[in-house]
Amino acid sequence: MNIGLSKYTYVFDSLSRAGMAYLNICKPKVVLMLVLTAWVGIVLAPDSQRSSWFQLGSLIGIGLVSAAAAAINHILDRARDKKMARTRHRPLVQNQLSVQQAYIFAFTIGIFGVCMLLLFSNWLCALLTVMALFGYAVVYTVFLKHSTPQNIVIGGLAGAMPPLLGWVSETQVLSAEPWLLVMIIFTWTPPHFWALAIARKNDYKRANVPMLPVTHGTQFSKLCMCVYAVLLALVCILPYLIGMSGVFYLAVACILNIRFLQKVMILYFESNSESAMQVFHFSISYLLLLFGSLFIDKLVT
Ligand code: HEM
Ligand SMILES: CC(C)=CCC/C(C)=C/CC/C(C)=C/COP(=O)(O)OP(=O)(O)O
Repeated sequence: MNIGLSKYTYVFDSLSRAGMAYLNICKPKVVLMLVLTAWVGIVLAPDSQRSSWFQLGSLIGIGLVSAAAAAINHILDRARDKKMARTRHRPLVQNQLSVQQAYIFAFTIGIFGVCMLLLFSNWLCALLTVMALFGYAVVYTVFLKHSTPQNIVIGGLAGAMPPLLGWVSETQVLSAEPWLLVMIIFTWTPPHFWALAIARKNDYKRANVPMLPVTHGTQFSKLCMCVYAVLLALVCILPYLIGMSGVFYLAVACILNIRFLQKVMILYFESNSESAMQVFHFSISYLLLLFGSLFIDKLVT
């Protein structure tokens, strides 16, 4: 009886460990945020006849392709991930999954995601989403990450695409307005990432990854973060100026940007890595609240 019970416990434990490993290679929290920004793209797009089911199908499609991109990043980066304290517990480094299992998983969810986009969105949305996958999983991970400290600036375009993907899934048109939302995430990415890279500089140095704080020093990276935070504050005003969003959005954006500028400036004059991590964590709340405010603004106006 006891042997039977422990066999079931063992099977259940193994299955849940494998399930967690598959989930973790998808970078679920990042993907959730990407899907949220795509949803804002859908909500802000001009009125269409599409039902909520089609919108949900499109969001699941974008989420699955993003998760596939994240899984491919885990596969291709596994040797480097082994050298860094932050990443050495990852499923492929710990042999919780084989490379073959991870590839099969990534391709299955990726192809399923594209099919959902073709079914619930349109071919242009599917094409742009595949381009974003390629931009992150191949161009950034394989080429840019080792070769230039501007890696995350250029590669950041892929992660900034979801609002445009959401908009195009509604309209089938590449109009100018959603590019403003892309520009917001694009200018947000450098301070988001360099804050973490400053705190984990030795990790990146050990793994030989030429992140800006490693190649150009901490103080210069902090200065660059300040420059991007100013640019970000300016870009955030644009949706209001072109009439895409209203006063509610503008007020929230101003408060968030003043706070972000304050934090990066404090970081500039401070030297402990704790404040760098605080900026990193704040950057995530910032994006969540900013896109949340775009969403609410559209609903109330
Ligand atoms: C090239 C662009 C980007 C780079 C290099 C980057 C880098 C990173 C890194 C290294 C982490 C830490 C992950 C960890 O703790 O293991 C992180 C966390 C995070 N990033 Fe980014 N990121 C980028 C773009 C984005 C975008 C576009 C979004 C969302 C729209 C995003 C949302 C998040 C979130 C929500 C987390 C927290 C994840 C967690 O707590 O597990 N990132 N990012
Ligand atoms: C289809 C689509 C929208 C694709 C975008 C996919 C995606 C998951 C973008 C997020 C960017 C990100 C988390 C970069 C960190 O990579 P890293 O390798 O520098 O970080 P790591 O060291 O934590 O792995």
